[in-house]
Amino acid sequence: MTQRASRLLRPDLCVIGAGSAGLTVAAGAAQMGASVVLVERGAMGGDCLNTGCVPSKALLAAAASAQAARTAERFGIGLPEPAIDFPAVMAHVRDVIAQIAPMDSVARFEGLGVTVLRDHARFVDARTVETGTGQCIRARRVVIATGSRPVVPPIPGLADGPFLTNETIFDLTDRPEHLVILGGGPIGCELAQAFRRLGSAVTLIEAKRLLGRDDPELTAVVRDRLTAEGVRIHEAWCAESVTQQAGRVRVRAADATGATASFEGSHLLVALGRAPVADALNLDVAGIAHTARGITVDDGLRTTNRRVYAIGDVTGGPQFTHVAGYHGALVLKSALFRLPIKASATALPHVTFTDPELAAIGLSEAEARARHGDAVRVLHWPFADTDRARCQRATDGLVKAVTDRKGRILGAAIVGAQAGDLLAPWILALHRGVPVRALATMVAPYPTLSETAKRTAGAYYASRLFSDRTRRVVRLLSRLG
Ligand SMILES: Cc1cc2nc3c(=O)[nH]c(=O)nc-3n(C[C@H](O)[C@H](O)[C@H](O)COP(=O)(O)OP(=O)(O)OC[C@H]3O[C@@H](n4cnc5c(N)ncnc54)[C@H](O)[C@@H]3O)c2cc1C
Ligand SMILES: NC(=O)c1ccc[n+]([C@@H]2O[C@H](COP(=O)([O-])OP(=O)(O)OC[C@H]3O[C@@H](n4cnc5c(N)ncnc54)[C@H](O)[C@@H]3O)[C@@H](O)[C@H]2O)c1
Repeated sequence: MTQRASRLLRPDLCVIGAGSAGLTVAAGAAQMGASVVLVERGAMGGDCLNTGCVPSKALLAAAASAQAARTAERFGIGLPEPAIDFPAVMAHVRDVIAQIAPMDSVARFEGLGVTVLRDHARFVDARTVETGTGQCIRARRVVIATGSRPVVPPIPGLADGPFLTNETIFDLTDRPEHLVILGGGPIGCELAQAFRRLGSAVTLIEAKRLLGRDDPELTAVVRDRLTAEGVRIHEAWCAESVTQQAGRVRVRAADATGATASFEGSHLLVALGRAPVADALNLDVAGIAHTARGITVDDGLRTTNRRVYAIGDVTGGPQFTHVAGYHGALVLKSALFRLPIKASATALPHVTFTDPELAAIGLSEAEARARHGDAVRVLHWPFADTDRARCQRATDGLVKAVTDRKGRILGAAIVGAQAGDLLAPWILALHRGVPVRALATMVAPYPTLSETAKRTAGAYYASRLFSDRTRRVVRLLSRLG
C-alpha cells in the first residue's frame, strides 16, 4: 500500500492506448495545458500505422503501379508484364511506416509533455489504473482507446493451422502463390486486389455480398473490376471448415441451399470483422459496462463510470481512423472544457480503397426511401460522361446522391477514380446543410473529376430546366424583343 501510494501519478488525463484515438487526445490535451499519462503496451501508432491503413494503402499503391504498367496499352504504350520483387515491395511498405512513425513516437509525445508508459494498463478500482509493473495512476479523467483485433470465429479446423490476419500479412517475405481470403469487407476486398495485382492467385469467399454495408449499385462496379482482374469471388458462400495439409489450405463452404464447395490455396487470410480489445482491462472493477461488441458509451462517449470515456474502435461503432480522431477531438472538448458533446450529431464518411475506390456519406438510397418514402430524389452522374475521366480512361464509376423533395442532401456515394477525395464537397454539404442548388451552381474547373459533383447536383434541375414549360417561357420572352 505504501509502495503504491509513493508511486501514484495524478494527471488530469490518463489515456490507455496510443492508436489514432488515444494519440489524438494525448497530443491535444498536452498542447492545451493538461497533464497527461499515456499507457501503450504495443507499438506506438496502433493498428492504423502498423497493421492497418498505412501498410494496406502502401501495398495498394505498389499494386496500382504494377497494374498501370499492365494497362498502359490503352494509351498506346506497350510494356512487358512487370517483374514483381515482392521483398522490395514489402520493404517499401515498411519504409512508409518508418517515415510516418516519428509523428506517433514516444519522443514526440514526451516532447509535448506527455508521460508515456510502455506497459499494459488495467483498472484496479473505479478511479485507479495500474500498469503491469505496478505504476498506479489516479487521473481526473480516464480515456480508454484500446482498439480492436481481428475476429477469429470458431470455424472447425481454422485454429489448427497457420492463417494470416492484418496483424501478420504485412510481415510476409514471400509472395503467396494462392491467397484464399475469408470475408469480403473492406479488408478482404482491398487486400484481394493488392495481392492479385502483385501476382498472387486470389480466391475470396464471402458469406453475404461484397462490401455489404454499401449500395449494391456501386459495389457492382468494384466486383466487376476485381473479377476482370482475376480475383475469384464467391459470394453467398459461408466458410464452414478449414483443413491444412502439406502447405495447402482447403476451405469448405456452404450456400443458402445447403450445397457445399471446396476452395484451395497456399495461404489463408482471415478478414471476418473486428472484436474490441477490452478483456484484460478489468472493466468490471471500475463499473464499466461492456458487451461482445464493445465498451458501452452514451452520446457523450462516457462509459457507465462517469469519469471514464471510451473512444475509437473499442466502442464497436464505425471503425475508422477518422472516426477515432473525431471521437478524440470530442473528448478533449468534454474533458478539458466541460462542454456538451454529441457523437451522433455528425454524419461520418467511409472509403474503401480498391480501384475504383468506393466512398459514401449519409443515407443510401434504400435508407433514404425507408425514412422519407416517395419524397426522395435519386441523382446519378456516370464517370463515362466526364471528359477528364475519358482522358484518363477511368470511365468506370458513378456518383449517386439522394435528396429530399426540397433539394436537401441526404446522402452521397461515389465509385470511381479518386472517389475518396471527390467526396469532400458532399461531406461539407451534408455537415453544413448546403442545398443541392449550391453544388449545381458552383463553377467547377474543367476538365476535372470534381465536375462530377456539379453535374450530379445539376441532375436535380435537369428535368425542370430542359422542360416544355421552360421552352415555352424562353420562346415567349424572345418574342418580347
Ligand atoms: C487492414 C486495415 C486497413 C484499414 N484501413 C483503414 C483506412 O484506410 N482508413 C480508415 O479510416 N481506417 C482504416 N482501418 C481502421 C483503422 O485502422 C482503425 O479504425 C483505427 O486504427 C482505430 O484506432 P484506435 O485508436 O481506436 O485503436 P488502435 O489503433 O487499435 O489502438 C489501440 C492501442 O491500444 C493498445 N492497447 C490495447 N489494450 C491496452 C492495454 N490494456 N494497455 C495498454 N495499451 C493497450 C494497443 O496496443 C493499440 O496500440 C483499417 C484497419 C485495418 C485492420
Ligand atoms: N478503407 C477503410 O477505411 C478500411 C479498410 C480496412 C478495414 N477497415 C475497417 O476495419 C473493419 C473490419 O474490416 P473487415 O473487412 O475485416 O470486416 P467486415 O465486418 O467489414 O467484413 C467481414 C465480412 O466477412 C463476412 N463473413 C463473416 N463470416 C463469414 C464466413 N464464415 N464465411 C465467409 N464470409 C464471412 C461478412 O459477411 C462480412 O462481409 C471495417 O469494417 C472497417 O471499419 C476500414
